[in-house]
Amino acid sequence: MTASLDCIGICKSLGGRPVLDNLDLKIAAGEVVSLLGASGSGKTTLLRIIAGLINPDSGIVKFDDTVVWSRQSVVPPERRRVGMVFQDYALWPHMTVSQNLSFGLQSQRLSETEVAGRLDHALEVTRLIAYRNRYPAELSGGQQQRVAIARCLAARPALMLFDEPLSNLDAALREDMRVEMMELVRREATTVIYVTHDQAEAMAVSDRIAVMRSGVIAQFDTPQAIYEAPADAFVASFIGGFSIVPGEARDGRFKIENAPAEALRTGGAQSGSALLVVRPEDARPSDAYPDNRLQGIVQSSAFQGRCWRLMIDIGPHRVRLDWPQAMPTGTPLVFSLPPERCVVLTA
Ligand SMILES: Nc1ncnc2c1ncn2[C@@H]1O[C@H](COP(=O)(O)OP(=O)(O)OP(=O)(O)O)[C@@H](O)[C@H]1O
Repeated sequence: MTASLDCIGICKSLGGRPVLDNLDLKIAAGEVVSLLGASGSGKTTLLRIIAGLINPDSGIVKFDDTVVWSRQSVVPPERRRVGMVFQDYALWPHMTVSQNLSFGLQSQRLSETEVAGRLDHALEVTRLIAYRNRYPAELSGGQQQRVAIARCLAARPALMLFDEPLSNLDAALREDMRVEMMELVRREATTVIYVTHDQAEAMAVSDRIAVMRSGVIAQFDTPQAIYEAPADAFVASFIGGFSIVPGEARDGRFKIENAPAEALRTGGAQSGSALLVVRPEDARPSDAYPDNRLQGIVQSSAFQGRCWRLMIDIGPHRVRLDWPQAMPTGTPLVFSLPPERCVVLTA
């Protein structure tokens, strides 16, 4: 009953400005995919188009082999079997938990036994049986969010759409809820599209991440693949606190622009103007790779628990490093980088 999704050539302008620009996105049944992007990149607009809440200007949206939107044929939102969980949970305040769940099922013309069975199952898996007669105002934020998920599960949707579902929860609760929520949706094996602007959240929940930039998908791959090989500087700047340093690449070496450093050995074979991606955790002591060293001036040290996050200046460029100890501001630091970890991107 869960469906695959195929968005083909989706265009949408709002207020006279293109918001989605010939966007393609293909998701397998049962896959969990995050739409990750800065504010205004078009994530919510795409989600609303998939749900049928707004129409694209052109393109095709398919659930499995069924066209749910094209210029020729439109399946209305209530017949798309899409469940949505929003950041404000959107619960009915005057209805109890059970009523919130069963309200949506009434339009599906199910038998009373079927409704009762689905209600019990959804309340059980979300551990809400004890709260079934409470009103939303009598629940914590985390419990309200579980109700929103339970309501979604009870409807047995073909697709579940999450729009920043955790952003109203405090940091400590957010991680617990994230784990719990994904256990639930994984158990139901539903296709999930999860909108977030938090890269750590996208990495944690997704089979694949679609990184969005100004209405197009800049990269669509597994979290590991995006982390190891960001497609371009935009994606790299969005992921993992990477530093991006301009310079010149030649014969597997990279010379940082306007910096006194020696050329680094790198993994790539590009030539010409390029960008070096430095992942903070790749910094090693200077003797680990003695022929692949950089020197910078420490600008700050911030305690991160397992290490210190140093900001260092290499010529005019600032780089973030994870380091085992704090370093005094203004002192030089020599460190080395494993050559195969030095990702070079076309400028
Ligand atoms: N009804 C509208 N009229 C005009 N412009 C709109 C309308 N709705 C959205 N936009 C614009 O479309 C662009 C994309 O908005 P969208 O909400 O899809 O982005 P988003 O990636 O979800 O951002 P956020 O993370 O802030 O929710 C934004 O620049 C927004 O200002």
